[in-house]
Amino acid sequence: MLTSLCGVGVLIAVEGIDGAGKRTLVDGLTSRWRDAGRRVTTMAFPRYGESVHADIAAEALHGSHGDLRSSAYAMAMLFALDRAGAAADIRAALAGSDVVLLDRYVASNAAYTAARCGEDATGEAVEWVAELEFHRFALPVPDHHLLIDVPAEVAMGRAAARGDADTTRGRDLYERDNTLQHDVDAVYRQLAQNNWLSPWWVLDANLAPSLADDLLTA
Ligand SMILES: Nc1ncnc2c1ncn2[C@@H]1O[C@H](COP(=O)(O)OP(=O)(O)O)[C@@H](O)[C@H]1O
Ligand SMILES: Cc1cn([C@H]2C[C@H](O)[C@@H](COP(=O)(O)OP(=O)(O)O)O2)c(=O)[nH]c1=O
Repeated sequence: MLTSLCGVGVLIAVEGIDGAGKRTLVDGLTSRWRDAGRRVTTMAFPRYGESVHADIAAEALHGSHGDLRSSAYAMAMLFALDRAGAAADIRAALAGSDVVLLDRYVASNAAYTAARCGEDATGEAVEWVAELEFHRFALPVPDHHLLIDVPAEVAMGRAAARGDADTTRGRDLYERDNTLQHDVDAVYRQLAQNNWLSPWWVLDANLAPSLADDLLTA
């Protein structure tokens, strides 16, 4: 069962490229599991408005801060520092919940940094992210990863439509880069195939009720 014997909740990271449907899946799982009586806590990364590192990363991806965005490792460091600042909150959430659902987590940094560096899931960037975030920053390793299986074209179309419909969510540099999105998608699929750090589930964002139940009993 998802509730562990020692009373610490299960940590689940939802991953996928921009527009894949992560927030939609997190919302669907949360309401389903809460209806089933589970205590569910959700968190989303980057923590815009809460973390100066997350805000600077977003500003850089929208054209500010000179050439900061041109460094894949500098951008990844900002996202990692955002998470490092949330480590205590994640641990507290785990202590008080059956499930902690994260909308993006360390695997986002692994996939985007590797893709930006032209590497695959076995390259130096993925290793560096794991060492930095799980060892140096001592962030908890997820018990499960959920990867949303959606064609990159579909996800990119949704991200574009969202940007057009909502001027406060104009697409950033990563969302406008179709090649990057394809490369990130490929790295994510390798991470899933290799069960990077924990079991990975590859799911449709149209959450099948049976799958949510399977996850609950996994
Ligand atoms: N399965 C789906 N079918 C159609 N549209 C979807 C689906 N999942 C998400 N969307 C829509 O696509 C957009 C991106 O979804 P969202 O969950 O915000 O993605 P992400 O968090 O991965 O960027 C939103 O406008 C959402 O309503
Ligand atoms: C959390 C995180 C995001 N990213 C990237 C993925 C996205 O392209 C971008 C912004 O995150 P995203 O979750 O897509 O935010 P938004 O609400 O602005 O769409 O940052 C990383 O490269 N590393 C990370 O650790």
